[in-house]
Amino acid sequence: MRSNADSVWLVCSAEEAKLAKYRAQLLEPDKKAGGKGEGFDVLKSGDARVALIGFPSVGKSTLLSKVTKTESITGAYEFTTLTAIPGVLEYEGARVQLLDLPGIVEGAAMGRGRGRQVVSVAKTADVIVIMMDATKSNEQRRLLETELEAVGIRLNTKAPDVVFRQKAAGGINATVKLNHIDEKMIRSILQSYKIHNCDVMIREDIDTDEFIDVLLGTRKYIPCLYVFNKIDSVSLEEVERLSMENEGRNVMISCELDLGLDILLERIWEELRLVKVYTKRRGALPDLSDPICLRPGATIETVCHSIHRGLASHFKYALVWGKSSKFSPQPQKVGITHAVTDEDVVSIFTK
Ligand SMILES: Nc1nc2c(ncn2[C@@H]2O[C@H](COP(=O)(O)OP(=O)(O)OP(=O)(O)O)[C@@H](O)[C@H]2O)c(=O)[nH]1
Ligand SMILES: [K+]
Ligand SMILES: [Mg+2]
Repeated sequence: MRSNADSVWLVCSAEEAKLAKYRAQLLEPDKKAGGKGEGFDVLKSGDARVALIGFPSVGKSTLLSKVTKTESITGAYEFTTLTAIPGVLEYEGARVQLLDLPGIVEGAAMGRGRGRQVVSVAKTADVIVIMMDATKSNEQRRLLETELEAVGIRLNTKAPDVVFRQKAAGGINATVKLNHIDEKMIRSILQSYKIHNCDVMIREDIDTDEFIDVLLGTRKYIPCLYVFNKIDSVSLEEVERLSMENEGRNVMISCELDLGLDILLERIWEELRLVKVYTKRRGALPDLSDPICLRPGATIETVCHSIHRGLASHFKYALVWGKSSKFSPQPQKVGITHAVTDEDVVSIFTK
């Protein structure tokens, strides 16, 4: 019979072995763990998702532990974090999921280690925070961007203004004014994807590649902030120099000294561009304590869905007060496709 001491030792070593294996997977290609490009299994929750992407040990877990109630283990060694750790940022009545992720290394998107899983999770984010170590070279940024681009993420660019409407019949109708691609080309691309009936409206001067991107829907256009941590360890001149670069997208912080964290949260909030809407019942004052937080582009229909599932099917009309009312400060009577803006007050009327 095995002694107690022995089994304790066995348990520890099995645990250690598992951790060592995970660590190795972060660096080595592994078909099972990272090859297929599946993300980590973390349910989306809250009003939006922000993903922390960076090389090992730049301070991602330290940041999560500082700004949310979740404790993510930190350490002076690489690959302390082995999976996705969600925390919640509470900001102006919104609840935003902040995801701490394992560090990635060059070649991550090609399946090097679990990097592929990490960048796949980034693809589901509403805002990406690329985190860097201010004491290291700025080369970090380009490498990280390359990894994200390799899985189809386009940082800080808007999706081209193209509208497709597939139909049962009627052929291809294209409304385009382009320099880099003509109507004939558009027809032949659509036909090569076996689309024979569709209306296309292109309101921007795009090229062939961009057209295919939109057609396949494979690209994700995600805003990104570049956060330099550990500014306690670099000179003031260096901090100033970095903060001037990159059109206001560089944010300088020190998790250790609690520097710049408020500014970072404010900048994340700006990039999320969440639309806060208050609901109001007939004859009552609007409920200002409990806003509905919606993604950019929200309409009255989105408001209905977030109140309850069946509401849209009983919708008759809505009244809106606020910037989206063309009679502001008076309310406007609107239909279900009306786009709402931040701070609108909405009353829904049903059949
Ligand atoms: N000087 C300094 N050190 C910091 C700061 N923030 C974090 N660190 C240290 O950096 C090391 C790495 O921090 P982590 O939070 O574990 O880094 P990580 O990016 O989560 O690392 P992985 O999970 O391994 O990818 C730890 O030793 C932290 O104490 C900071 O603002 N200044
Ligand atoms: K670490
Ligand atoms: Mg970590």
